[in-house]
Amino acid sequence: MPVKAKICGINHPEALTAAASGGARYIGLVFFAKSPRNVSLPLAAELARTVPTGVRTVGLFVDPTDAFLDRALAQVPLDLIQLHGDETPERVAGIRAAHRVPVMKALKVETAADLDAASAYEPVADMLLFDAKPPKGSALPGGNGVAFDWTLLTGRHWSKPWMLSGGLTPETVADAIRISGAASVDVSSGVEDRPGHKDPALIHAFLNAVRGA
Ligand SMILES: O=C(O)c1ccccc1NCC(=O)[C@H](O)[C@H](O)COP(=O)(O)O
Repeated sequence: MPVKAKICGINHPEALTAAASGGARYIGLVFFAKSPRNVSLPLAAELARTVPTGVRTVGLFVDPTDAFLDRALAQVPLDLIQLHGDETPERVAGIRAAHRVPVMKALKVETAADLDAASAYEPVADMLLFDAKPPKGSALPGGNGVAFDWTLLTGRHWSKPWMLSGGLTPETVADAIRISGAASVDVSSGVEDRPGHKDPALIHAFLNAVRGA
């Protein structure tokens, strides 16, 4: 089974074209004002309209209110809601029920105990995403280009599909897949030529590396 890839933080049409033509299965739109990858709802709607069939559009939110989710979903056709804040299992279940869109919960990993804690989300989320803990003082809960110890995932099983993310690059992704056993991977800063700006050539290099893994 080919490994699936998500390119997160798409904010211009050339990046979207590179992701889709290179074989990404998911593209991520970041709705978080402090992020250099943040997109307005009108820009997100414009980008989402051009996402080809077969590529799923993921909306990334950090502790969103229901009102903001309502506004986003009314304007942008999202296939998946990614929750990247401190949402509890109860809140994840509530969002999924209220908005009727599948939910992927991002979990911040540094130690095996963080993975143990992730099991509370298995019954309520449709997918899990394992990302590194942000460095102390970071303004961003994700997209920091930091990796965690992939061996923590070796041999672990989850009842829901999961993605590996955190500090992946075209150079490291094949090892990350081999060590962690990931069937899906997610990248943001590893395919950028400057903070918040995706480089089409790096997107292609990453997707080629995933395909070769
Ligand atoms: O990317 C952001 O700016 C961001 C902001 C706030 C919350 C999450 C964010 N990104 C989440 C992602 O899904 C990233 O792809 C993931 O953290 C990996 O990022 P990177 O280590 O830069 O590849």
